[in-house]
Amino acid sequence: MHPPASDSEQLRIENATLRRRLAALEAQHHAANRPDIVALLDNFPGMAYRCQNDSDWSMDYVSAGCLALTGYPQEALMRSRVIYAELIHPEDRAPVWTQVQAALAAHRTFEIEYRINHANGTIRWAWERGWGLWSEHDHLVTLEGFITDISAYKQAELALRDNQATLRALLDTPEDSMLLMDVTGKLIACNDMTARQLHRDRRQLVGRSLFALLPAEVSTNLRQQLQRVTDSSAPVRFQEQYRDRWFDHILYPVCDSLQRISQLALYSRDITEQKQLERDLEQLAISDPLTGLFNRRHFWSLAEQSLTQAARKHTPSSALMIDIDYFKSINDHHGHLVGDQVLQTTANRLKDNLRQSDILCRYGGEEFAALLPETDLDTACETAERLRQRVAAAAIETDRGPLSVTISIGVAELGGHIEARLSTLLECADRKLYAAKQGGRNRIAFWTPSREQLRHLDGDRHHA
Ligand SMILES: Nc1nc2c(ncn2[C@@H]2O[C@H](COP(=O)(O)OP(=O)(O)OP(=O)(O)O)[C@@H](O)[C@H]2O)c(=O)[nH]1
Repeated sequence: MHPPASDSEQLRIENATLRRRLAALEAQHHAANRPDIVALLDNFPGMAYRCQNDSDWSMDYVSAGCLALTGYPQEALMRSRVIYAELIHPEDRAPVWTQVQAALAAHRTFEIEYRINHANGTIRWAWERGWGLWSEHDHLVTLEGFITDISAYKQAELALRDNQATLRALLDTPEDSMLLMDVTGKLIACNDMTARQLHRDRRQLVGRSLFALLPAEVSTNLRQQLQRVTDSSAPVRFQEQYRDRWFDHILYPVCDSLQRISQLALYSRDITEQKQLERDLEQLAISDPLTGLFNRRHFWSLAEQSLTQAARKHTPSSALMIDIDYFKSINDHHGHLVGDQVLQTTANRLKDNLRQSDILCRYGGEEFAALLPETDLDTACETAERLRQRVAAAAIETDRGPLSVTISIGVAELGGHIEARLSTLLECADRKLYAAKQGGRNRIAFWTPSREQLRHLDGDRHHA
């Protein structure tokens, strides 16, 4: 705070200020009339001006640049043949007036942007910086300043804004999450979906470490993937399960002008529904639609793999061929729908009474096949007998009431020291199934074929 000045001191300060102002005005007056200053102003890219603070912005002086800026020559504006205020775009006239008056009231310079109508019919963007000149009695004498054509810059700015809006619209797709981070994992930008998935406001996320925001296991995986991208400089695609949801991610490197990876873009899509569909399709491709057991084709592929392993490990395997007795008469007496119910319940009872590692399928019609890995004949017969008893033990509930059902089973064993094709083993079991049927049904029949018998069945194509 300055101490209050005495009256004479106050007068001395005001005099000095007035003298300084007068000197400045004189200097400006001389300068404006000096040919070198005029040439300088005329070469200025844009228009230098001196005008009245009236509603026309009546021009006392404009430099030659007014032709390029407005399309009108100096004389037209200086003799008020063209009113500058009328060149200002109608929507911008009032804001221009208000801003200039506010600056003048505060005795400060003003900087304004507005549109002007060029003589050639186009609209130009102008940037103006001006100020007031004041008399010694503090009266506004005139306004002066510079006006520059910034149309090119403005168009670029508008195009950039449009681009940003388009990019934002693209980024804010409802399903996908997109984010940009630096190489340390710090978030630079992200879309709304990312914010929603991280349960945060988007603005709060910028600058934070993505690793700190993610659950530990997801974060660890992301770090590894980030390392892969920075090591290879190539995008990496990976899928990930988090809780009950599946995500498909693509992590892209973003390089700076020196081709160094400066940022990474992560694009993620929730593919839970797609995964479920894939799983359903896979299930459909490998299973029998009526019973839900494996279909014959898938059984074949699993059972062959199992036999190959058994041959390598010299462990025995057994096969069961299982057939519902008198099934035709169930169909004939009660209809196909009841027949189907019998098939479904029988399939469930078989499945429930086998081990997880046993491979069971609906082989066709009312026939089922099972391959029992690491199972010798005794165990296979015990298993078959258990299956037979469980099916026969309780009547099957159907739409036509409870039905008693029995099954016959053919059992064949392949000793650990013998190799044979799956078709040969199943053929052996099928022969025994036929024997069980012949023997009166609701029974099992078994066989451990010798090498010779297998070779014979195999058509001499395979040598154990
Ligand atoms: N309901 C129903 N019946 C089927 C299905 N597939 C095959 N069948 C029927 O199963 C019956 C099988 O009859 P058969 O081969 O004569 O055998 P069976 O009557 O069980 O006689 P045995 O096996 O000698 O005890 C046929 O009537 C087929 O139409 C199916 O998916 N649903």
